[in-house]
Amino acid sequence: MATPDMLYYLLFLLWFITALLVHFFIKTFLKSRSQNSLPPSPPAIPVIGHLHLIGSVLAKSFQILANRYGPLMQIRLGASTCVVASNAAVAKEIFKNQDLNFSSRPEFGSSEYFIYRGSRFVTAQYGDYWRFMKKLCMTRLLAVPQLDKFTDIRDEEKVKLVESVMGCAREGKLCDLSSELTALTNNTICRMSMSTRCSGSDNDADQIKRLVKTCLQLAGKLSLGDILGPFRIFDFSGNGNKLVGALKEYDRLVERIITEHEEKAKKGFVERERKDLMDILLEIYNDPTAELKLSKNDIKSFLLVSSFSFTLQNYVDLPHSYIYLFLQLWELLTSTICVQDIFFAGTDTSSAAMQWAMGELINSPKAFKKLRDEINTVVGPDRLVKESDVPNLPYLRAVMRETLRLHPSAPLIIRECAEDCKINGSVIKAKTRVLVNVYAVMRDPESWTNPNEFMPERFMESSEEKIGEHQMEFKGQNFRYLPFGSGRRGCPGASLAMMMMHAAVGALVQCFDWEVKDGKKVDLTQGPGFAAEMAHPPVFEFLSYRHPLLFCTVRSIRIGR
Ligand code: HEM
Repeated sequence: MATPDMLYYLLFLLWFITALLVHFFIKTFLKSRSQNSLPPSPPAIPVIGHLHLIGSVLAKSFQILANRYGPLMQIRLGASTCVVASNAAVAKEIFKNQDLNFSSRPEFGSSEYFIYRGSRFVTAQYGDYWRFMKKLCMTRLLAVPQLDKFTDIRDEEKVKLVESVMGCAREGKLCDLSSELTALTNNTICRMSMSTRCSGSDNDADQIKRLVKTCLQLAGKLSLGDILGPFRIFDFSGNGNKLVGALKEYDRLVERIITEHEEKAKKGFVERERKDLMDILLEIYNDPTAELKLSKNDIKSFLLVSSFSFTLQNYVDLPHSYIYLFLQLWELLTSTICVQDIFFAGTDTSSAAMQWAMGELINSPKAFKKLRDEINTVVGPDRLVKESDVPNLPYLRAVMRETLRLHPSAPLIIRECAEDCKINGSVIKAKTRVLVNVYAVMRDPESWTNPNEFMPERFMESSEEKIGEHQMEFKGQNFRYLPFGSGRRGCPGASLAMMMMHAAVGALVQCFDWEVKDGKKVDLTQGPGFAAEMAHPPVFEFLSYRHPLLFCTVRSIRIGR
């Protein structure tokens, strides 16, 4: 027979078990409720997450998944997750309504080898340093009055581009348009920032360019090590040390260029009207009343960022294989290397856009002829198109806008959420990485008629679509058109990029006839990864050569390298 004591213990046990079960059920219920409010996500496979659903072009793969899972979805690779936004309404929520909350970019884990740690503008957290640098960009370094002082540099580099293409004709050499356009943007930005060219002479900038490329290749190889997790600290391959070595060499070189600039300034040789970006940055470095004390590392890092841009293809020495794609996706989700600094800014962005513009124009003879006719009418046959002609060339402007819509140079814009918030009915947790897929936004059939077709006319005032270029300026306030991002972190180099691109594409259309062998088309397949490069940039040969300056016929003989 049970004693009162036993009964008491039995009752206590019963109460304890019931309390445990109730606690467990409430927790599970609450967890499932909060899980339910996370953004929808495709079914994942253990360990790899969603890797099996991703094709070679990341932005396109995310676009296809978004068609199924909605404009805000969660993607996972291993233990890392990110949220992908894919339409104008969600982009507006991130870039405008909750701009402050999304004004940082993720921190970069394996940057222990980056000697300018803490001096990176493009990836800086939203705060005093970033605000100061951004203000500097917008009011001085990349402001239109400063850019206007260097119109002659951009003009000279455009003439050199035309001469170089013409040189290929004279010497019967093949013309690799992609290299020509990269040289144009590298040289232009290098001269504007440090008064030195990157190619065509054996000066420092050529060496800097080589060093930056080496650094990026080593950083790419290091990301392989990141997959080893904590074991990467052993740096088995020695790439970490090699990277530090290359960065130190870059540092010595730029230090010398800085010293030369300082000596010139001391002797009073710097013309007031001809200060390059380095002169301006040094002036602020020496200014005791400046809002924020700039360090020399800030200057070196900023110039590294804005002078050179290499996409992943350039720095990772790996074939376009699944491993390569895996690495890219890994980097995207874990941000293990400092590629975003360089990826977003600088030169390759503009040169890629010009290549796409030429590819689209060559494949669309009607658009090409319309642009040539416009230039002939406004500029005439005796001189090259120049920047001051651009306000009178609406079709040229429409061509570049349409090119950036179809082929944004930065198709996935990376931000980070500062505090828990709600978007599109879903909870986004603090520190979540958010990718705005502007490739998908700018090809959304809800926003654009025939979204995959190259139709520059849609940007003309007379267009039936009634878009009008005035509604599509580059401040990112029209959330279906975001080639330069939007909000506080929007691209500060948009004006410079447009100045370079309009004049160069205009000159290439004005001076040369381009055609593809056997009446074929330029292959407009997009390259793998999250870069926006062509998979097979065309190389051209010359058919005929008539005029010393204007009019050559150029034909693509090789589609791809
Ligand atoms: C076709 C050419 C270009 C395109 C399509 C482009 C696009 C972009 C995009 C999408 C972003 C991210 C914006 C965001 O988060 O909302 C960005 C950021 C940036 N771009 Fe550009 N860009 C181009 C050219 C340039 C040039 C020529 C420079 C300067 C020399 C430049 C400097 C920067 C910098 C410094 C940032 C980082 C801004 C920040 O984090 O606050 N870009 N760019």
